[in-house]
Amino acid sequence: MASSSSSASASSPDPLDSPPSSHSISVTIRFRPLSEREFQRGDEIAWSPDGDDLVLNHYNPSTAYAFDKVFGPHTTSQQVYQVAAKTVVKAAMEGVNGTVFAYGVTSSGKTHTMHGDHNCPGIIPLAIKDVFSIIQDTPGREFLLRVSYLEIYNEVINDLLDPAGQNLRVREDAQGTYVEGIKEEVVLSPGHALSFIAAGEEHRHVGSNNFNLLSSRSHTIFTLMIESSATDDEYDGVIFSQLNLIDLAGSESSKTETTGLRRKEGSYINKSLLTLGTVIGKLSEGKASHVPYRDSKLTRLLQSSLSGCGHVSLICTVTPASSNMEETHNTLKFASRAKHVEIFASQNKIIDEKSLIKKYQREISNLKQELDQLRRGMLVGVSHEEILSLRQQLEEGQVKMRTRLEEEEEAKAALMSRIQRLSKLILVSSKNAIPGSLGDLASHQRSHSAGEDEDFPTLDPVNPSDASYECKHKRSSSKRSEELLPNASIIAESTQAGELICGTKLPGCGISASDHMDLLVEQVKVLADEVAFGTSTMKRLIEQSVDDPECSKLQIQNLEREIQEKKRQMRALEQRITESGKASVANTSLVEMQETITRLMARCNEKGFELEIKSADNRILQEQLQNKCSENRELLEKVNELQQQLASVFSAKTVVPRELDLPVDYIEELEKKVKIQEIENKNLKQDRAYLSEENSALCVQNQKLAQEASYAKELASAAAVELKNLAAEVTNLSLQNSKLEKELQSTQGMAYSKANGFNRKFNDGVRGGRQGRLSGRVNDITGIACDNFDAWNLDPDYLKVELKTRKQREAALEAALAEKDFLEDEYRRKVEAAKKREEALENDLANMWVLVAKLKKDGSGATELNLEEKCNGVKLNSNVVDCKDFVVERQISDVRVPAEEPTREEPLFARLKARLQEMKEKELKSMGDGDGNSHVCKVCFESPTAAVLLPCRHFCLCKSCSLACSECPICRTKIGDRLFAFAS
Ligand SMILES: Nc1ncnc2c1ncn2[C@@H]1O[C@H](COP(=O)(O)OP(=O)(O)OP(=O)(O)O)[C@@H](O)[C@H]1O
Repeated sequence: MASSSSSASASSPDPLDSPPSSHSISVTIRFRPLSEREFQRGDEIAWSPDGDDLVLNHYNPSTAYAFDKVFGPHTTSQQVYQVAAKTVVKAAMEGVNGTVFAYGVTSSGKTHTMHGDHNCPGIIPLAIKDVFSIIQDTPGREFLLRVSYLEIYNEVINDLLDPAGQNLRVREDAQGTYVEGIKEEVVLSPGHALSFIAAGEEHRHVGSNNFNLLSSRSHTIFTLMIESSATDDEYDGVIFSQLNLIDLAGSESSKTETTGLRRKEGSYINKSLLTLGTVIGKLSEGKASHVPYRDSKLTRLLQSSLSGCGHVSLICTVTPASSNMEETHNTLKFASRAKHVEIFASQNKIIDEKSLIKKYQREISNLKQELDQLRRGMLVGVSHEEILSLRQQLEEGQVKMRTRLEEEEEAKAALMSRIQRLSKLILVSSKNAIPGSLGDLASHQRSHSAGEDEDFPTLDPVNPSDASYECKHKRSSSKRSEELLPNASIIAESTQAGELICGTKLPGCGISASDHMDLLVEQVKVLADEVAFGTSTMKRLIEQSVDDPECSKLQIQNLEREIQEKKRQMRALEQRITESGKASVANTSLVEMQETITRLMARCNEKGFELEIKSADNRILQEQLQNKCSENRELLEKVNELQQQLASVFSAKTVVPRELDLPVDYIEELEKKVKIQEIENKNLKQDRAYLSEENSALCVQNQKLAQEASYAKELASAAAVELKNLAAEVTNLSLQNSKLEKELQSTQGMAYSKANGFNRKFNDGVRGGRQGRLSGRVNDITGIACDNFDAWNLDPDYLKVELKTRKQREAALEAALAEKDFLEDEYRRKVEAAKKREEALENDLANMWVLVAKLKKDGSGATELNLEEKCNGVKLNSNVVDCKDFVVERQISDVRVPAEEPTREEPLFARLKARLQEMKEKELKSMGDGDGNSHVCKVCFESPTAAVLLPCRHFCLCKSCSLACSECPICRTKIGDRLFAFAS
């Protein structure tokens, strides 16, 4: 069976008491046969049912899906209805909301399943028929049915029952979502409901695509609103439920060839179905996550059904064709997901004030009371006094009385028709009707329900009046004609005139002869009006007879009979008027009599004239009808003829190719052309393959170039850093050098002055002989030779020793000087070498920029290096942290481009790459943990996209950690705010 849920609810004897039960959506699959198109294309069977509930893939037998039921290509819609929809409909009649919808790709058979055709009615007509059968089989309850029909076209909601209802809005209240301003029509019979669907289908958007000539371009939702309450005294409240019958538009794949408007429609359809898939997917997960109902109008309107209470039956339509294998697979996957959605079924109840059925019932009883009062007032107590006063007033003028009578008649007729209209809206089982009358009544109804499907059950509207069975009978019979012809009810109501004829009291029963005469005249008037109306209705029926000649003919005949009857009654009344006139002659004065006769004659003439006109009209209408009928016959003959022609043309077409006797040359030429075309096709295919290979090679090359460009970029940054360091080293060296030079100069100066001082002293000493001792101390800066001038005694030994020591000191100083010179030379060499290295690096850098620019120009666009920017000479990666102090002073314009051969770019690039690699390795080594994870940030242990070069020259932090750390995690050097960066 369809689903456990469905059977559960079906078996539940009294849903009123059953608590909401959780169950999954009923999911069934319906295969359609291979279409003519698929057959001719040589499609094979890719998917097929396997047993009752499995779908199997023929190409891959391990791929199979299980569902509640799988229908083969030869299953009828009636069988599908029995399994997939009947229980939902039954539950809806018991107050549980229900939704049945067909899902599938375009041309898979959704509309065939939901609507069907005359020979094979689909789920919607079958459900409607079932609803009325259920009402018939439920004697203890009365029902009020309303329908609405809408479409969602390009995400716009249109009312299919009301062309003015376009672009309607979805609203939400405590009971769920609803469409604001949608037209709801009360329905009285299956034919009545189907007539609304037929009218709605006229407005639905349909178009053709390469799969389906009549493809639905919109989702349609046909909703049946069911109100019911018990008819017996034990009133248990009103139950309200909704039955949604949905025909979705089909999803379209890339194979569906559409352009312009069709494509736009297709994209809206696909989008909403995708949202439906997402919603189903979310619901099937069973988690309390956000479900995007609001993403499309379809899911928004289905929100109550999918998320709340009620039965849901999903019928997925699929094609077995191999050309649609993937689309069918997608549908099966969707269906499989939907199977996991859990829903709850509980019965709805509404409070009395909101119930339309109760409102109608209250109104009927009020009107009944009013009518009773009016009747009593008209015919008994009040009327007697009024008639007396009228009699007095008659002398002043009969017009007033007639007007009053007319008003009262009108009021009564209006009340009667209103009661009838309202009663007709409430349906009860005809099994409630008076025993013995049912058969007659039903047969009578059937015989009068022109155009009605004989299979559909017929129901009694509630009979509000206490009128006789005949009255009831007449109203019932008129009801049917009203279903198709709303105005026809008025004709049926004309039987009220008949009632008046029966109910009119004769003179001598308290009413005067003239009153009686007036009443008779009024009745003639009413009958004349009815005849006029009948004639106009007949006119319209004749117009309609073009579409449905058989059915209209029957109605016209009935109507003609009724008109004749009315005329007969009119004649009878006129006869009675004449007789009454004669009878009253004795009692009236001659003048009065003459007046009355004149008046009556005038009226008779009027009526006669009217009658003549009507019968002339009638004759014309009959002629027109005959003309239309003969036209219709001719058209039918023409259609048959055309069909025959078409069949013969079609059969001829299939024979022609074999019988074609084309010239041999022509055939050869054609064959040649075909061969050439084939060769061309082959060549084109080869070219295409070659081009695609080339394309992929180019892509690879492009990728490589992009990688190289990024390497080059890295290299540029590394070289810039290196350059900076070298520059700093050179500056240090030059500083040291200048310091040393200064030191040397001062040492040399000192040694020179010392030597001069010593010579001077020595000469003075010799000149002074032994004359005295040098008492004063020479305050010399060196202090070497001025320790004690006592040593300058003219002791030759002392002098010799002194001289020797001085010489030794001098030699030591000279050695030191030589050493300084040597050191100086060494530093100079180093400076030279550094300068050379710097130069070489500059050259490398310049070449590299050229190379980078060239790479960018060549093509990939992958590098983000922008030479135009020239910001600080080097474009820094955006991941670089705090690089405000990192200034590479060289501008691109300053870069000297060495006039190297272009062929040298390759080795140069290789060299640079090698150096970059070397540097990276060096850096990794310098991190020193040796665990092979040195590129991982030492703080967060995640691979950084850009490592940060710290002042200590360690790459060990990622961007975010470098901002948070104050020291290098490897060597503990303070980071400060001078960070260098290097894109890893
Ligand atoms: N089960 C079936 N048996 C026989 N014919 C079928 C069946 N299902 C579909 N077809 C035929 O296939 C054709 C396409 O069906 P239908 O129009 O119902 O498809 P659809 O899914 O509603 O397409 P779209 O989404 O484009 O409106 C129709 O001619 C219909 O008669």
